Formats: sequence, C-alpha cells, structure tokens
Amino acid sequence: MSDPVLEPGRSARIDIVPETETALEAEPFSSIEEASIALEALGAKPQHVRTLFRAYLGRAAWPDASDERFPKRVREGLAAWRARMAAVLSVRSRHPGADPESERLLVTLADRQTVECVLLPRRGVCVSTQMGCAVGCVFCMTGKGGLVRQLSDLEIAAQAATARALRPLTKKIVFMGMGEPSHNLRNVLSAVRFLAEYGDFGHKDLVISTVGDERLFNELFASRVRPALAVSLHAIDEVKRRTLLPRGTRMTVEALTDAAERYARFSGYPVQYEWTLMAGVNDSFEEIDELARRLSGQYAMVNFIPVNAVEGSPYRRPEPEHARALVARLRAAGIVATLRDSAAQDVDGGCGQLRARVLKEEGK
Ligand SMILES: C[S@@+](CC[C@H](N)C(=O)[O-])C[C@H]1O[C@@H](n2cnc3c(N)ncnc32)[C@H](O)[C@@H]1O
Ligand code: SF4
Repeated sequence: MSDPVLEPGRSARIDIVPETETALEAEPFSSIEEASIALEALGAKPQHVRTLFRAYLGRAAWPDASDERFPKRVREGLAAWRARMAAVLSVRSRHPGADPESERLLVTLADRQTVECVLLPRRGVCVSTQMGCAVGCVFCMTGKGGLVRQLSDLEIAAQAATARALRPLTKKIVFMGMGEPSHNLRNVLSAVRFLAEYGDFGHKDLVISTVGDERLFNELFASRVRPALAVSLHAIDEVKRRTLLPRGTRMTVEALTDAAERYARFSGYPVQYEWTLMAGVNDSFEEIDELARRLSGQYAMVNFIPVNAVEGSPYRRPEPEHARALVARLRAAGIVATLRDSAAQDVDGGCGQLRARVLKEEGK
C-alpha cells in the first residue's frame, strides 16, 4: 500500500486560497498571461500585478479588503482571481519519503490528469513539465505511455507555489519530474522567467534537466534568465545512447557536451551530467574512462543515479561497491562525481513511478 496522508481520490488545495465552494468550482487560468490580463482588466497596475504574483509564490502578503494601495475593483475581484489560480492544481496525495526532508506529491490538474512533484531535501522541489513524455527512455516510467499533453506555464509554476505553501523556505526548483523540458520549451521558459521574477528564485537555483536539444540551447543563450543545466547523458557511445533514449535529441554526444560546456561558462554554473546506472549496460570502467576523457577540462560534474527498477523492465542497479568504484574512477581522473544515495532514491526525481503505482492501486 502507498502512504497517502489524504484519502485516495481526495484532493486538497494548499492554502494559496481559502478552501471555499467558489475555489472548488472556479475555472482555472490557462496561462500566466491570462492570469495577468485578468488583473489588468480589474484595473491593476504593474506594481499591483507584481505584488499579487509575489503573494501567490509566498513572497508577499495578500492585501486585505481595506488595503487602499490596491484599486477597489482589484480588491473586490481578488477572491475570485485567487480561486481561479488555486483551481489550476490540487494535491491529490502526499507520500513522505524515508528521508524526513523528502516527500512526493501527486497533484491533479483541472482536467483530472495527475503529475508528480517532489519536495526534496535542502529546500528543493522537483516539478513536472509534461504529462507523459515522447522521448521514451527505456528505463523511465514516464516515457512508457508517450506524451499525453503539455503542461501550461502556470501548471508548472503552480507546483512551485504549492511547494512554497507547504514549505515556505523552498528556494530551489529542478525541472526534473515527468516530461522533457525541451519539448515544452515555451512554457518551461515562461515558468522559469515567472519564478525568477516574482518568486525570488536565483538563476542557479532553477535547474533544467534535459536530454539535450539545439532549440533549448539557442533559447538559453538568448535568455535574460540563465537557469542551471542538467544533461541526461547515460551513454557516451552514440548508438547506445540512441537505443536508451529512442526519440531523444538529434545532437551527437560531442555536439551536446560542447554546447553544454559553452552554456556552463556562459551562465557561470557547472553543467551536471546525469548518468542512470544500469548493470551491464553503461557501468563498465571502459565507458566511464571514455566519459572522463570527454569531460576532461570542462566545467561539469557527473551524478550517477542507480536505476530504479520499473515494472517489466530488465534494467537493474549495479552492486553499490561497483557504483562507488565508478565514482572513484571519475574522481581520480579529475572529474567531480557523486552517487545519488539510496535514501533519496525513493523520492528523488518524479519519474512517473508514484503516479503509476497510485493509479494501479485505485484500479485505474
Ligand atoms: C524523469 S527525467 C525528467 C527530465 C528530462 N526528461 C531528463 O530526462 O533529463 C529526470 C531524470 O530521471 C532519470 N530517470 C528516469 N527514470 C529513471 C529510473 N527508472 N531510475 C533512475 N533514474 C531515472 C532520468 O534519466 C533523468 O536523468
Ligand atoms: S527520462 Fe526524461 S526524457 Fe526520458 S522518457 Fe523519462 S522524462 Fe522523458
């Protein structure tokens, strides 16, 4: 059995808005732009919009009905506006991890789709960017059903707002949950800008995790907000990488690591390579030596993630001792390397497994 704090099937709106009948019935805004236009239509000036978005992201107090710094129509319309913001998503169930600082959330969107969002140690939250994913990585639960739909910029930002409502000190957002950010680029970058501008999230505390994509790099180099970058590499051999990530990027490993290196220097933060470790697939010393040669001298680090077994999947983790030896091998070659520990394993990265498990338990 799972360990939901809420009863299965029950949702709760986290106190972005008081839980009233109006909130439960409100029509959600479809985008950040629509939410902004609705405020302007009430006579809100840019400074009012700013305060209200900051309040939504837990960085300002909501004005009360007597606050004359806000136009009367804004004050009168505020409850309905907040209800429409709150209607974007609700927390369906909460699943504390083995690590007391970690908790997975299954959230329900207005069309009843569910996505994962994970509260991480060290004041982080991992958010989803798509419902499903088209890349179809062979070890990933999210990729199994293909892409269902894109998340709107507001649906992405709402996960961060929910994290802030639950844990006001949340300061880091990793776009590492369900979905491939580069396949929903416009909405992901809009959410990134919104969170940096109104949520006081530092650029280096906004981390986009991607399989790599030319368009993503082009946008990042042109962007005012410079999020940090995590690149899911998993293999250095082109053919193997295409087998593991069947509908991933057309960029070669060389082009991808070169672009990531340029962006790391440009942004001022090292690129973090993710390497999902699978016994007998990508855990040989030879392959890791090749990785070390490729990354030599680059502003980069490697994070090994022992694979989480997905139902029906043949992929298994290497022995912990072997995984540690791979880390030591990279370090000996001068590359900063870490191994994600197993305590964090059950919650880190909302890879779609929680969603699959809860829906299965409910017979859906
Ligand atoms: C779920 S993906 C989302 C972000 C983006 N699509 C990507 O692949 O980087 C985030 C990370 O989770 C990893 N991941 C997915 N399924 C996993 C599994 N079964 N075990 C361990 N890591 C997994 C991916 O390799 C990726 O590095
Ligand atoms: S690992 Fe990332 S890119 Fe691959 S299927 Fe899962 S979500 Fe998509």
